[in-house]
Amino acid sequence: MRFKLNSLSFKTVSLLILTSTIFITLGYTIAKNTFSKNYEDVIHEKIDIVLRSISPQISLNLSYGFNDSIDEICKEQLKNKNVLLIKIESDKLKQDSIYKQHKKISTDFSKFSSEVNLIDPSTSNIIGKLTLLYSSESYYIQMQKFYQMAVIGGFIFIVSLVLISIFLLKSLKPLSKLAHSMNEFNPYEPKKLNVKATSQDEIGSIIKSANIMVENLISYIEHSSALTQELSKKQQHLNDAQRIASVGSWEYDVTTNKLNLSDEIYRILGIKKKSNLTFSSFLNLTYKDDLNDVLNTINNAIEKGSVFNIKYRIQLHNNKIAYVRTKGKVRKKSSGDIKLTAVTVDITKDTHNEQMIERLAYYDSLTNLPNRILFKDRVKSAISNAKRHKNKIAIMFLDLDNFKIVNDTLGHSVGDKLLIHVAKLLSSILRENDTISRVGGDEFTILLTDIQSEEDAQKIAKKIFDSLQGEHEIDFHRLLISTSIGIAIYPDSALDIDKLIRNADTAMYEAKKADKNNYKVFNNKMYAKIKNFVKVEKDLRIALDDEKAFEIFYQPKIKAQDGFVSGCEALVRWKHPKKGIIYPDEFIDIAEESALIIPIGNKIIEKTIKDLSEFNSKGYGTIKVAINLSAKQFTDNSLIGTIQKAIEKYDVHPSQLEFEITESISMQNISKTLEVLHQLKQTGVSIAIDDFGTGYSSLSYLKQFPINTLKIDKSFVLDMTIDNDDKSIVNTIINMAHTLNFTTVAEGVETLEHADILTDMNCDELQGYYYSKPIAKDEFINFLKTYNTN
Ligand SMILES: Nc1nc2c(ncn2[C@@H]2O[C@@H]3COP(=O)(O)O[C@H]4[C@@H](O)[C@H](n5cnc6c(=O)[nH]c(N)nc65)O[C@@H]4COP(=O)(O)O[C@H]3[C@H]2O)c(=O)[nH]1
Repeated sequence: MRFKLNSLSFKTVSLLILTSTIFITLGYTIAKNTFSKNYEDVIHEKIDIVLRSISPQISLNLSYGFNDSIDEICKEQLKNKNVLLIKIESDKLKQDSIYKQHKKISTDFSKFSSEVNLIDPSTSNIIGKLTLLYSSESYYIQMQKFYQMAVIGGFIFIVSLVLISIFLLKSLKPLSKLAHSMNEFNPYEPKKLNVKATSQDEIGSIIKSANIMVENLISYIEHSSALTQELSKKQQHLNDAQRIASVGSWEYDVTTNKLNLSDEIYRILGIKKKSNLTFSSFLNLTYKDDLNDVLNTINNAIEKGSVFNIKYRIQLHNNKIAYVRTKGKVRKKSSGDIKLTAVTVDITKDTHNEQMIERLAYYDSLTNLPNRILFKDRVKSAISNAKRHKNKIAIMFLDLDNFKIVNDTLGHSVGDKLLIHVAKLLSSILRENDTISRVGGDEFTILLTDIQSEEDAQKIAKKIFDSLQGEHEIDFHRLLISTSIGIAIYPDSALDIDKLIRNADTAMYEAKKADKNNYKVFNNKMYAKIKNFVKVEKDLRIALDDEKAFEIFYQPKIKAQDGFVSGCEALVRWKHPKKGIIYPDEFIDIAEESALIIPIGNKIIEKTIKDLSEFNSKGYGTIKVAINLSAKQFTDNSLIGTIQKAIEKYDVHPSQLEFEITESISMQNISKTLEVLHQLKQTGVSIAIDDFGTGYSSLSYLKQFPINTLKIDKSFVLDMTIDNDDKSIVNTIINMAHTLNFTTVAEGVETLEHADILTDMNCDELQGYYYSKPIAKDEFINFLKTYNTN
């Protein structure tokens, strides 16, 4: 058995030996001293008895001088072999009398001696001194016996001590085994103790209890390890769920300044998992512009003990920004402890999607400028600001002049780049507070906030013109850009958003009409125009239900070579119930803008073809009637069907019909124009380009168009006699038309001179007041009758 200095066995045995030794030594010393003292007392008593018995006799004999009697007494005493010596000293003796045993007295045994004074019985005077030396042999014999007993006792004690120690060691051995076994106990691999109780005593009970305790501990460990496993599974699930949902959780103890973060939080924050992240360093990861908001929200919640919910940005290490939403709760205990529990959700993807949706919803994808919705929103807040500060704002409406031509001739890609270029130019001119928006193909609106007067807006308009001046290189094309700008001022022009924008739009139209590359500020005249627009539109809608509201007038066309009527142009007249006859210039544009031109145009087509069948029935089957088509009608997919139906219904020959489209319609959307023209052509009708010379026709496209006739605009014809340029333009048009195999019709022939010049120029047909104004159907039939006869 190995002893350890701090083992219980060692301590117990050592204590036992120590205490036993102390007790035994103490007992021995006390017993020895007591025994020795007692025996010494016995001997002294014996000596006293002897002295007391002989001293009176010796005193008496001495006083009388009976020395012999003294001898006798002393010798008698020496018979007791323990009386070793008797000595009498007295002045009455010549010398001291000493009586001693014959044998030599060992000094070892001369331990005890005693003396008494000899007193004269009659005088009571001390007459001498009697000394007795008594043998200590018996004392030593007794003491030897005592030592023997002590040795035997000591031996018995040591044997008992050894036996007790063995017993103790044996009894304590299971305890040390138990201790060893318990030391070996590993909670991660719990095993039962390898110690059994071999006795029924307290140690046995301890071992039993320890075994029970360890068994309980094992089942507790097994239970808690099952719980731990379950917990770690749940933790794993929670981590997985947090990762999938991009939700991290955290808890902050304000009192102890301890912060606990879930794994997902580290991922969201883009930092490595480290335990020493403090709450302030956690908050400092917030994007600097959002930090104050976050701190205010959290401090506010801590103060009130309330919930908090805030969306903010995190500055990631890779210079990217993450968007998060943190929802949390502050718990304040009565003890004063404050805890924040919160979840932080990574909403970066959602935010980017929202931003993208917002971009799509509020921004023009081509130019990245705000779209109409956002623009209106900005105007709305600008109006309320202006109202508060009694300021003015200006709305500008910009339309690029001839953008369609660029788009159609150079392609959409160049058109798109031109729009982007213009957007950038405009953005560079305007202040940050101003908003530019693209609201349509080539239409831009601008909001100028905080202006003092109309002049401020005009200055900006001039700046825009300046910036657009000169050539702009787009995709290796050198383009000239011009724009028309309409300006509406709040509160002068209108008080609400839609009216303001509409007024700016109206002013822009006025600018375009007046002279391109020009601006106009909305004024009351324009307002009157709008009022008129609304009124006319309203009346047109009513007129649509009245079969007689629209009447077709016909203006004859004369063949220049032989003077015969070749046909006529159908020109609509609106018979207003109150205003009487209204001319097309007063309502066609309005009908076009309000899309009423489609039902009105269909009525005109139907009525004209019906009239044509009447002309035919009256014997004028050789004439050709030209019908005007507006831009909106050209986009109507049912147009061809309507024409065909009318042709069939009134049984006219399609070759008797010609459709006039203006140059600007034909150039608006070349591919659509081509498609409709071909469809029209297939029905058997012919096609004329009206008002030729006023628009921007591309000759290369004209060549592709299936057209038959070019109608020279009356402005050239009318000025032909006073302006040689116009004359040569007319001449050029006629020659070019003939080169392209088109016939030519000159409009605005008001005089014989016009007719002669045009005839000389080989113009094919002539139309104008010189021959006839547009006249009603019956009048026209009459004209046909009389003109040809004359
Ligand atoms: N100063 C002058 N004017 C002359 C002379 N000869 C004819 N005019 C006028 O010139 C216009 C010719 O028609 P337009 O160029 O097609 O121009 C037409 C045409 O673009 C449009 N329009 C007329 N009727 C219709 C229609 O039924 N449908 C469509 N879509 N547009 C129509 O309205 C425009 C104006 O028509 P109107 O007022 O009828 O005016 C007619 C006619 O009255 C002349 O010698 N001197």
